[in-house]
Amino acid sequence: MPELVNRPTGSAAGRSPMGRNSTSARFGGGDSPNSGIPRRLFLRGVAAMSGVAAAMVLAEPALAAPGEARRRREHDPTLYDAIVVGAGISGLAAAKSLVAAGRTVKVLEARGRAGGRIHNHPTARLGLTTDAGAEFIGPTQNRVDALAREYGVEQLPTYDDGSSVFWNSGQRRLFAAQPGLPLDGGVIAALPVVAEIEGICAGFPVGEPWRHPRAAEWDALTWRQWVEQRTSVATARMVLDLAASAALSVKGDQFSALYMLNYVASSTDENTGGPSYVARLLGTAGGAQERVCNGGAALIPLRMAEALREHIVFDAPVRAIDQAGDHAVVVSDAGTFSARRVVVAMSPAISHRIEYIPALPERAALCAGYTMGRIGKFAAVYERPWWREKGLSGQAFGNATPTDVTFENYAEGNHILMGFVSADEMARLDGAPEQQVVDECIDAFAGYFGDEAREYIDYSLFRWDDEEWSWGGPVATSAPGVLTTYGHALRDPAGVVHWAGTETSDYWTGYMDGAVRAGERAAAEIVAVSR
Ligand SMILES: Cc1cc2nc3c(=O)[nH]c(=O)nc-3n(C[C@H](O)[C@H](O)[C@H](O)COP(=O)(O)OP(=O)(O)OC[C@H]3O[C@@H](n4cnc5c(N)ncnc54)[C@H](O)[C@@H]3O)c2cc1C
Repeated sequence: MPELVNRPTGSAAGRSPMGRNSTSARFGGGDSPNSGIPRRLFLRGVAAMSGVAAAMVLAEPALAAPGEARRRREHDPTLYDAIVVGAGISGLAAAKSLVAAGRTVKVLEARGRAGGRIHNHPTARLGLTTDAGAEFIGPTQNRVDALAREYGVEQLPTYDDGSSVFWNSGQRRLFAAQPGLPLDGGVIAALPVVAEIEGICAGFPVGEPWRHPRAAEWDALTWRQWVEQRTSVATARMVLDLAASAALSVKGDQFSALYMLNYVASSTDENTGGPSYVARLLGTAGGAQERVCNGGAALIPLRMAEALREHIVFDAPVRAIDQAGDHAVVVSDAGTFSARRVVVAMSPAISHRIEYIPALPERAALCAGYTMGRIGKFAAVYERPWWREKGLSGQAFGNATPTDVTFENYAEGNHILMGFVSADEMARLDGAPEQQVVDECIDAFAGYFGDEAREYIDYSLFRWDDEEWSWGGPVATSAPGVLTTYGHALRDPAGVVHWAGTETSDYWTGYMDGAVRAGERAAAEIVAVSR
């Protein structure tokens, strides 16, 4: 498992993208041996060698494999039309559009794989494919749907028959998976609030929440405070908190109400609108969880990356972007590249681990106000779908721990229950022994569906918080006050640097579809200024 060196809760030193002070001292004086690169960037390129700390940088030359140090100092002399930083589905969508528009493109990806938060992860024993990250696609998610079709990725309906489980503080209630709402008294008390949200979403300035007439009022509140102003019923509050945290993997007291209202309003496309934003966001049939991909959603970015393979450099974490005159010099561990335009295609919560020269104070302030959700996915494999035999859908939600939302999953014809480990529970279990997490998740499944859950034959566990190049998931949320103060810096280009990543999307922000839209929008910005 990768070492967790850069979690937002870590020390300031731990979050530094490179130990440049010590490195500058080490290499101070004398000329850069690579005459093609400005000296300050050469220093940063060397600093980028380890990517963790100056002390390690100093030790690096002795540790490097033969040829490795030389490779890392490489300077690609080409002036590209665009460099895309990040080969998640957003960066890939940007690169695809730019290549299609005839632009020269390089994609620099930190990991040794494409897909970012979309990842096929094998089960522990049998090596079955499971979706460790994004998996569901639903109506109005037209851009990712189009890519799935283009790359021949079959979509299958999420199993949605029988009864689902609503868990409220130890009490288990069954309700019909369709339409999917437990009509418990407390839940009914939440419906007027849901109706108010629906009203707000109609006509909402999607993607630009700071333009809403009540933006200042709502951005001053957390989601939980906003809900508490509207209902005093404990179950209604719990359900509305859970609705948010199930989608975002952050508790309702940790993000702005304005952020959440924009997130709900964005769960559509340009042509569809409301009503039913909330149902579309949270629902299975007719909602964002409607379909899964045969073979895993990661087939989409993997096939995109295969088509773009000559353009992608893997194991190339970008450490610095220097806007020198009318172009940018991008320093990565795999070398230094130059381009007329750059697309940074990742969450704002991690995009400011890159050093920008000159500094971008507004964008830095925006990014400091964004935090990744904390999330993991657990999947248990069974010999037969025993929950179906009991008339259960395999879906559960409520306030049980550690998995608060479950679904039946599909993988190569096997029978799988999948549970999200979210927010504070994931934080508690980030560093726990794997078997402890497995046992706790199985206990939760047994509570939801029955003791047959204990007879699993295989499992998969993936903890996104421990991923150095994600810092969590599924999406970054903004704290109160951030969007109304710095929201414009989310998408406004900074010189020749453009911003993509799902968090910068208008529609379906936080989803694969939003990521594709954001990448295509950033590419269109570049094409528009470089005809
Ligand atoms: C557990 C989980 C479940 C989810 N479920 C769904 C779902 O069912 N449906 C859905 O639509 N969405 C879902 N999502 C959200 C979805 O995965 C994201 O919205 C989408 O994948 C974001 O894509 P992106 O390209 O914007 O960002 P990312 O996928 O994060 O891509 C960013 C890329 O940049 C790279 N990178 C980071 N830093 C650097 C650097 N310094 N230099 C170079 N490269 C760098 C990363 O390695 C990564 O490849 C889920 C996410 C998670 C984690």
